[in-house]
Amino acid sequence: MAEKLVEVKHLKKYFNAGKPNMVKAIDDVSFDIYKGETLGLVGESGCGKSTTGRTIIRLYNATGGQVLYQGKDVHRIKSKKELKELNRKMQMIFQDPYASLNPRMKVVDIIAEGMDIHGLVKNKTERMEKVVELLETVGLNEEHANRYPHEFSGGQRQRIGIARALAVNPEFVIADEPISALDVSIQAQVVNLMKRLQKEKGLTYLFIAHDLSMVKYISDRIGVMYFGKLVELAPSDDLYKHPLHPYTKSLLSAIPLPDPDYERSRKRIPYDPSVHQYTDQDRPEMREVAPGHFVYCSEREFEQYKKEYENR
Ligand SMILES: Nc1ncnc2c1ncn2[C@@H]1O[C@H](COP(=O)(O)OP(=O)(O)OP(=O)(O)O)[C@@H](O)[C@H]1O
Repeated sequence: MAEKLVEVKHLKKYFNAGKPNMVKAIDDVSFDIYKGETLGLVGESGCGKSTTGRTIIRLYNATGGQVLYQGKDVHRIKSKKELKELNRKMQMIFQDPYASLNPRMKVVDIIAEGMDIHGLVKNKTERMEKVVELLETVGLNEEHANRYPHEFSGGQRQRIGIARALAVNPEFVIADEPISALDVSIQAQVVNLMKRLQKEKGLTYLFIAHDLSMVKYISDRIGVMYFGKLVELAPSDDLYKHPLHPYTKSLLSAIPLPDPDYERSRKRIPYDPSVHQYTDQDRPEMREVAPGHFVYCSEREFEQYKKEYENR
């Protein structure tokens, strides 16, 4: 069994807790991320994906539950030194590389900022050497070091964002919709770059996306979120071939297909959340329908899903 790098246990994040406008952005979510894998996290806008990423990395405090990183409770670390080290090990890549890169800083300084903070370079020469190496790793070159973010295309800017994350030798990278703002032709390039870097550097990814079209190329397993809940979690292939939760089926039916004729004739399956109004007796929870394939369901639904899976 692969080693667990991240364990998310009954995590809750409520915004405006106790107020009338309270939002349960994460409502009792549990999952593990194994060392070296890519876990995809999908769901429509507002379902709590970004909040999950940000709470794992402690950009947000949790309302309840735990996040363990290599067995350590992330939200209970008190020592500044330990926290700084954790901030090095866990890096984030953002959706909009333009908004996340300081427009007044040169690329060299953007990339080297983390190395400076963590004391990873001895002098200016080594700093520049490392930056150039990183630029080359992500498919850019030395000439780009002294330019500003606005001089780059969206895809190039995302490469800079990736170089910045890699600069501090992280173990775990949370990529929050890293390709959503890019042209489709560029999306595949960035995904391929991320896959190559994962192999070379033994990285573990949490890859957040709002639809299921691109995540399948990078994810080993995929979790589907709906309104603050994780509703299905399965190996990618199994999720695409045999989705069980009605919301997952609906999301899959929304992926655009390359064949225009087929695309026109295909119907989007609507999702009706009212069929999942549970009472306490239903004891809804993540239940393992097939090895590694979990669905959020009641005991009664569990039996139905098992039958559906057996007859697949
Ligand atoms: N800082 C905040 N204060 C109050 N509510 C928030 C805050 N951040 C997020 N929310 C709310 O929490 C819920 C989940 O938001 P979140 O951004 O995690 O969803 P998401 O699935 O990542 O969506 P998107 O793809 O649009 O970023 C939404 O209802 C959102 O309005």
